[in-house]
Amino acid sequence: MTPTPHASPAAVSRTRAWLVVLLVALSGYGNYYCYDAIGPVADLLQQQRGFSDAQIGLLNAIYSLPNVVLVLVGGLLVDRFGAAFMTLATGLVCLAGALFTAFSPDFTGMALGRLLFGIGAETMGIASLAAVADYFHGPGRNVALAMGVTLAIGRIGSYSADMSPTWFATAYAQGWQPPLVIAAVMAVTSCVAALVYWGIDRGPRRAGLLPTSRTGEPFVWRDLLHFGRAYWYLLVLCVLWYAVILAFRSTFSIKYFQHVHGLDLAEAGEMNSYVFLAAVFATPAFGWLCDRRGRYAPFLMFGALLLPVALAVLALTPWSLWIATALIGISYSLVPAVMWPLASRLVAPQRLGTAIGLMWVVQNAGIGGANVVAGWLNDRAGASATNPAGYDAMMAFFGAASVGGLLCAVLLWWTAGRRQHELRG
Ligand SMILES: NCCCC[C@H](N)C(=O)NCC(=O)O
Repeated sequence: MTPTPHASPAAVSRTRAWLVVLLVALSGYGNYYCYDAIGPVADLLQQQRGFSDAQIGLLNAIYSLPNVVLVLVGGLLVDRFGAAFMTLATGLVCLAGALFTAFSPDFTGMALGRLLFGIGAETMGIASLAAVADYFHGPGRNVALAMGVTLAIGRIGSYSADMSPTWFATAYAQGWQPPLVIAAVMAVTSCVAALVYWGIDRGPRRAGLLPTSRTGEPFVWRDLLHFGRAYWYLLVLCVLWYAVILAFRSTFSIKYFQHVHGLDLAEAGEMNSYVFLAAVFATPAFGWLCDRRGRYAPFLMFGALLLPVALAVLALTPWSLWIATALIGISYSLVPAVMWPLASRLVAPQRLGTAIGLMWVVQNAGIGGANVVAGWLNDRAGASATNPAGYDAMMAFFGAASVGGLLCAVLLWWTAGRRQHELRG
């Protein structure tokens, strides 16, 4: 994703650049809201439509499964057609998916809606990063802060979805459908923000101040051989950590809090939401801290450690849910804040696109797989409010995967993350 040589975003005013960040982040808000809209209605879908846990898991798994291939295609399309056009195009695909999900009469239609939504949403994620890079590349443009802010506003979308049972109690009282219609309205907001961004991007782009096309390194399989061992540890950590955090926090945790810890829907959603709320502030703050200290791997290791500890606290102790929520909140803020800057330090700049594309491909396979496996384990054990022990197998599965992630973080630190390595550049 190399900009054309004459492009100079420094000539674009900071106000316009931050306006673009705000608009791209607003698109991300709707995107993350829709992604997280299934968890709060999971129990209602079971009660009112008779969905099994495997079906609930599939509604989120099917978001990830096409992206095992398509996220690479999406990256190429962003390079070919530009970030602004692709943010708008993928926003419309997401909206179509959200409408299908909300209005389909049966499970198959809903699943198709989630499939469509996933196809748009992950490519929108790449377009957002590319948009920020367009306006903030170059010295003194605070690209990391701008990306942190974009991610943080996306987290507010996740927080809002979890808070929706409290904020939109009347909609929830009417059943599973009105909350999903609200999610579709959020997708409309995404499209409006994307449209405004596309409009204000045209001036500077036509004036040659921004990349008109990206020369983009083609995906060459041979490139993968050049990635060092540390990159592969980071990739496996990315897969395992995101698989656990997203399959648990975005699909099953609300139901788990209801059935195992006796919370009602609003309380469970609220408890889950604090993880996302913490991340809104802590993700940019942790990124700033790591940059300032020039250390990444030790922070990553600490973030990866907190996830299995939190799951053990949840599954094995009668301690307050606040403790596990705080631990997951720190992990959810720290790991993404460090992972992406660290990736950029582990691979050559001209291979970063390939490196992150590959991470997202395998990550999507992991997230999809984890949703399917967790749902299957719950169904097999008959997990429910009357059989809370039925969730034990799911928690053991998530615990084992998160310990695997921690192991990779330790190996990463051992391979390339100690002070003498990290202080090099
Ligand atoms: N919208 C939830 C899924 C995001 C997956 C995406 N590939 C990713 O890793 N985004 C970065 C993040 O931390 O959200």
